[in-house]
Amino acid sequence: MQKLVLIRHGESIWNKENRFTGWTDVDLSEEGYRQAKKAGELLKKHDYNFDAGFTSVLKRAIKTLHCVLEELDHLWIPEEKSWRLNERFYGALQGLNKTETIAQYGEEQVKKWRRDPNEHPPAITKDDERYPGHDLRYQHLTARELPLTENLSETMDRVLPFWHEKIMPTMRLNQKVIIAAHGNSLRALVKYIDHLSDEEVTNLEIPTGIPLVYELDDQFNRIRHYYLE
Ligand SMILES: O=C(O)[C@H](O)COP(=O)(O)O
Repeated sequence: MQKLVLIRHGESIWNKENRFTGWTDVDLSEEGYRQAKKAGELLKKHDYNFDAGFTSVLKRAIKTLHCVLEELDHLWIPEEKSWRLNERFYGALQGLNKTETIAQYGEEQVKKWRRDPNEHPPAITKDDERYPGHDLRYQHLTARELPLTENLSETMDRVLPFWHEKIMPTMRLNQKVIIAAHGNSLRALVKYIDHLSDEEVTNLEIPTGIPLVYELDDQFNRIRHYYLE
């Protein structure tokens, strides 16, 4: 049996302001730092330690990982950052207030944009300043990989190669892994690990800053999962 720990970054400044964030590189709020530190304390209390960390290229997830590792005195472990673990790219919704968006487009439409795995939020165009092609950190991506909008199924399509090519091989070496990522990149991963249907994943919400432990068998099938208390 192997344990895998997933953690959604602590509350970000835009979570607090209730704005769609996606690939916008927003920092943790004070509460977010507090949540991340608390997650580290909790893992320490339960005697967790890790051999490898994986995270996105967005500071709210990176800093969450670092706060956790700091508490464990584990800042030295190898960590790999990948755009594949980024939050879902929320297209033209990025930056908008969620309540105002509901007032403008209606609750049903916004719920679809947020939770229907096959619904695309409105796309940006390549001349939009939010286009990731303008950002140095994404310069190695192909035009096809650079999103203009993304639904959960597409997020899953870019998360899973990283799971199969980087995370699983690390766990196969019996290394203990922690993944610090985002609400929707983790929903994509959980959908895959737990074999959730589209309908089931619609109702899945992952809270910020609470370690989610997966116990996996030798084939990486889920035995059970739980939030650490
Ligand atoms: O990108 C965002 O706005 C959030 O991190 C996730 O938002 P959601 O819960 O609206 O999908």
